[in-house]
Amino acid sequence: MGGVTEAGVMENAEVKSEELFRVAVIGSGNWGSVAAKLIASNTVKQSMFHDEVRMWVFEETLPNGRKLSETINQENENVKYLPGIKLGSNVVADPDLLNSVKEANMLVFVTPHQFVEGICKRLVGNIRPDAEAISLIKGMEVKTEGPCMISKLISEMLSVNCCVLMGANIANEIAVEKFSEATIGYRQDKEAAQRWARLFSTPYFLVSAVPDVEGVELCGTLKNVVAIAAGLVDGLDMGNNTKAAIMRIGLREMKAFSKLLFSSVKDSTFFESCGVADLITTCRM
Ligand SMILES: NC(=O)c1ccc[n+]([C@@H]2O[C@H](COP(=O)([O-])OP(=O)(O)OC[C@H]3O[C@@H](n4cnc5c(N)ncnc54)[C@H](O)[C@@H]3O)[C@@H](O)[C@H]2O)c1
Ligand SMILES: O=P(O)(O)OC[C@H](O)CO
Repeated sequence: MGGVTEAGVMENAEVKSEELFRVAVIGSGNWGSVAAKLIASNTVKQSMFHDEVRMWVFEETLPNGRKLSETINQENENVKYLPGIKLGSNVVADPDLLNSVKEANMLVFVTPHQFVEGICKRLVGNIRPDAEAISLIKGMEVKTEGPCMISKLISEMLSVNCCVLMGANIANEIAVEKFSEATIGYRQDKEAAQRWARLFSTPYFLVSAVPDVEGVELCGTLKNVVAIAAGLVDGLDMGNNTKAAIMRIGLREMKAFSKLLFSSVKDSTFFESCGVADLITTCRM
């Protein structure tokens, strides 16, 4: 028998294996590994998801001569990017990009932004037709035609719906299960956003969704510009009042700049975790 959960998503105890949502995490750095851990803790508990979480690893040889992906699978730990944290036995590290996505219909992009275009080029024609994506990536591509958001790049290159997830999310803190919040930005598909929220939410990682992809993504990107100014204030020992002023004025400028780029951006987004909270966290780091 099926039912509708609090998040408004169909729960069905008897879903056939091929109907389950299958997740691939594309990226296995510090945040990618924590994202895989969060997701894996949910896929084992929620019947709508297949337990296994495939995590694509950009293969590296460790100083001891072992391959990173093999070590992750043997020790259930990303010894290079997230040492000391078990990922969950249902996380499978896979150095083959196309193999890691071939069965997945939920693609989580979490690499440094400069690698996304190359990754998407390799994925074209090699993902499931029903795949949807979410980007956890901070930053944007600046092309001769102007700035291009990473979610747009993914969505246009792969013809998929792409949400974003941003917030005051220092990966190492979430890895040890310290409480934090995050914001999902979605375009029209609220049901997809709720599914992503279910995939990521835990008692220590509270996820909410707002219909403002560009606003959420620009918050995650532009806060780093303000953080540079905050760092200068620290370096010059200018004091807390000056730093608070930089953060307040910076937030106002983030909002003005975002609205200049996309008139659809909502004021309220700047009060979500992706906005003021990530700005505070980043300026204090
Ligand atoms: N670390 C955090 O606390 C945090 C929090 C929120 C968001 N983010 C965002 O998440 C994204 C990923 O950051 P991270 O901290 O996980 O990265 P990281 O710096 O820990 O790791 C870098 C990753 O890039 C991979 N890599 C290196 N060369 C590559 C190549 N040529 N092609 C593909 N991959 C390659 C490395 O193997 C590694 O997995 C970034 O956009 C970052 O802004 C990070
Ligand atoms: O440094 P970034 O841009 O990867 O962002 C890190 C998180 O936003 C910290 O909250």
